[in-house]
Amino acid sequence: MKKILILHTGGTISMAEDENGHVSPNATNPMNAVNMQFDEIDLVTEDIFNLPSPHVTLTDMLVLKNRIKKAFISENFDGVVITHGTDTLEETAFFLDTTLSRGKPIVLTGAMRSSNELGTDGIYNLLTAIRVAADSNSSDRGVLVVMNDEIHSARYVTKTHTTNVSTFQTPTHGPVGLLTKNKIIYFHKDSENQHLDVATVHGNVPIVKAFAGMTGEILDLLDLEKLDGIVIEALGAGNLPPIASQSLQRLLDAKVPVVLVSRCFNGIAEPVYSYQGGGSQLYEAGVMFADEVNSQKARIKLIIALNAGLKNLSELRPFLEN
Ligand SMILES: NC(=O)C[C@H](N)C(=O)O
Repeated sequence: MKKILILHTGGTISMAEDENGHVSPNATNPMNAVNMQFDEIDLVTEDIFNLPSPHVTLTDMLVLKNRIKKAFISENFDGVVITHGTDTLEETAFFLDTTLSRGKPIVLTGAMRSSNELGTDGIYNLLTAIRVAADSNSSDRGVLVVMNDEIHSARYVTKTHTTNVSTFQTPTHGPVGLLTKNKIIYFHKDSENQHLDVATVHGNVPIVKAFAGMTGEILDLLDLEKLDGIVIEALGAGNLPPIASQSLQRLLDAKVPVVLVSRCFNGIAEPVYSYQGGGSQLYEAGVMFADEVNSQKARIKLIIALNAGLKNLSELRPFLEN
């Protein structure tokens, strides 16, 4: 018998639509009324939060991480399933993947259609997430996201569509596995995300997106006193318009950690171009290239690094660029 803990955090999976088509949280979670029974799985359910995922903070992620640690260390659970709103699901999944070491399965799922909508995907996604969490083959794969019969790694998965039930995708190389009616099939195992546990999640780290003709205005507005780091969504392989790159120098001179990712949906940023604002110039100036993650995950990674006590470029760069 496998013992699986289900942690409900809120999101559309636990919401309902009213007669006007407006979707909002319920006082009681409709997922708890679903009678899910498996011969070989013992389920324990807990409503840890009831939050739309745009309300989820890094502090909530920390609470979740500590709850999962307790479940594995002192409560003998074999796996954990987390239901979560889809808007920030990838951020929570990535936070857990970075702060918890690999081992027993941790699986996140959600829904694109609320509990009383036609074709609701919540119950089915929860069912498949439980199957994945109870499967011994799911261990040591890092945190997984299960939606629409696909299994994705927290490190790479991202929400790609506003409403479609197949919204979660891994742009670089597709899902790590899939579910059929009777089987769970893994195609490959993703490399391990470097792990760093934290007890706090302080820090002001905004994300700034680059665009054609970008000047330094947005960067110049940033108050150095209130800034712990910044993530830049740069152009293409990792480049910035020249004036913006000049303004970035003010932050670098003040030793503000600057992390760069590409605004491209697919691929990774690399220091290639040496023209003004080009990636190799930025790299030389001390910009860190967080490849293989998007901006929202790079931000979480930098906050984790800072809270784990990593300081200056020589300590931060190997972690951020891993
Ligand atoms: N499908 C969803 O769960 C979206 C919802 N706005 C949430 O993230 O809470």
